[in-house]
Amino acid sequence: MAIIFLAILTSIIGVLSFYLWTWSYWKRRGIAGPSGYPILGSALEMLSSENPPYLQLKEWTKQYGKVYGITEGLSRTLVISDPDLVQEVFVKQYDNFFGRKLNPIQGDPNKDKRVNLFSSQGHRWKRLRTISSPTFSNNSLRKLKTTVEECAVELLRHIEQHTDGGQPIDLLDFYQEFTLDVIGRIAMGQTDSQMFKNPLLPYVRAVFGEPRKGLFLSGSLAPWIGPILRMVMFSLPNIVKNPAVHVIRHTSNAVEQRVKLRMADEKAGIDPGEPQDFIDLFLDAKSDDVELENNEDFTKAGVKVTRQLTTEEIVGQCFVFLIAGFDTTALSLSYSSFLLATHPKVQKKLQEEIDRECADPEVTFDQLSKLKYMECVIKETLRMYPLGALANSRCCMRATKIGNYEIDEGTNILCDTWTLHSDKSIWGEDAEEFKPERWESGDEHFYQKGGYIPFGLGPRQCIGMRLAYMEEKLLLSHILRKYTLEVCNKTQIPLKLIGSRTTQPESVWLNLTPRDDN
Ligand code: HEM
Repeated sequence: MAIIFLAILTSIIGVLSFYLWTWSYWKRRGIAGPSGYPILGSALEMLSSENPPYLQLKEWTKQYGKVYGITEGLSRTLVISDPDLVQEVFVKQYDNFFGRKLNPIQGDPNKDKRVNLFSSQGHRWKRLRTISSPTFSNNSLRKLKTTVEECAVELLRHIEQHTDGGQPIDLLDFYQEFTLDVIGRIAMGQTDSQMFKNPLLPYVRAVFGEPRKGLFLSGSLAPWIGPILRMVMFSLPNIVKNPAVHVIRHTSNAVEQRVKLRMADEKAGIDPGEPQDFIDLFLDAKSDDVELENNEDFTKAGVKVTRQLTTEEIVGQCFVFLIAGFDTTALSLSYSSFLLATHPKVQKKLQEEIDRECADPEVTFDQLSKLKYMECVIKETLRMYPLGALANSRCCMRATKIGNYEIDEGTNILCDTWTLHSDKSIWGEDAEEFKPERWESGDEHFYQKGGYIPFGLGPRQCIGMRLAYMEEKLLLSHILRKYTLEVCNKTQIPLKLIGSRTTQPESVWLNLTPRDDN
């Protein structure tokens, strides 16, 4: 009996020591940082929606400087906001940092059958990126423009209805309806508009809402149970409810239906036509289109590299495009609208540009590239509100050194993008001000490389960046031709920011006053 008791006690002490050893990792290395709670480290702070983690990182940077360490359970992360180090990790030493900071609950990037572009790494990432890239090429976007514009016109119809009689509206809600409609139609085979009646909307919203703390904490504290929890969530969706699982199942149904439809057409001898959406594009992606480099740096033992996408992988890609495309672009539009309403002179200058360049009812693809000031407004908005900051992370895949810091394999690097984007040594004394003009000279070298990263940097930079720009330019030009955005008594000034994965304004209530000069 005493021996059993002793064995249990020794095991408990062993496990506790292991956790405490990890918790003290940065202290032992002489790197400052918030220690948080024993064992948990800063895991709770990084999961708070009310006190968003990116703002917390900014506070810690003020306290500990441009390089500091945090732990979250067994995960250890170096937080950086020095442009040279950012450049080093994201570009120069990409071969040593080709993974992302992931919670095990998000799946194993080397084994998960449904691995997506965002969480994959090494050869798997390279293959997915190569297959997905043509989807976002100029040619492809030119074709998608018509659908995006149809969605913009449809949203205008709803705006007109809801603002009738001078009612203010929460533009965040409207932009979410817009971006979900766009991505549903270009990625998922949705044939007509689902605005204000889309049953998927509450689920995709919930993916970015209050984080499931228990789930993420379990992943940080006991990485090995991540795959088990995922299996339970997917096998018992009605008992263990999770919005992401619901969205994945929805995506899976859409892909399976398309596969069946195409097989039925093949049997009937019908030739495949133009790809309808991303599902078709991925189903059509053939091995010959994909050139794989035999790059040892990306090789992971035990990873089988097949060249054609499996149905599971197509589900993974469509899911990530749906999720990433929905939230980020709606937020960026919301912040731009808020900044325009609070800076009437900027708005007026933008309206003049739109009136000049886009006089006809339809805005053409080529006209979009003439909206130079609009580009400055969007860039400046994303400087002030880098809403996707937490995606700017990497995982060290091979021990190395960045600057004066030795980095162990398995250590995560996370950019404090909010600090970087308001650093006076990069942007000047007016860093806190909204000044689209700072981008007007076209000479963007006034900021250091690695100093502006709303879409990340290097080979893993956001693949949807140009689609996002196109959506925003099209919608804003349609809205601002017709309306002037004005603050109302419901507008939060300053905006209250929430969210744990992306930075969201709680609401963006504005008046849309019809322009009498048009
Ligand atoms: C304003 C809108 C957007 C912002 C601010 C944004 C931001 C970001 C950021 C910061 C990253 C990380 C980049 C890195 O690690 O270097 C990223 C990656 C990614 N984004 Fe976006 N994004 C936006 C729109 C979109 C859209 C519209 C899509 C797709 C439809 C998309 C899909 C992705 C994907 C798949 C990745 C992972 C890329 C990879 O690892 O290869 N994003 N995004």
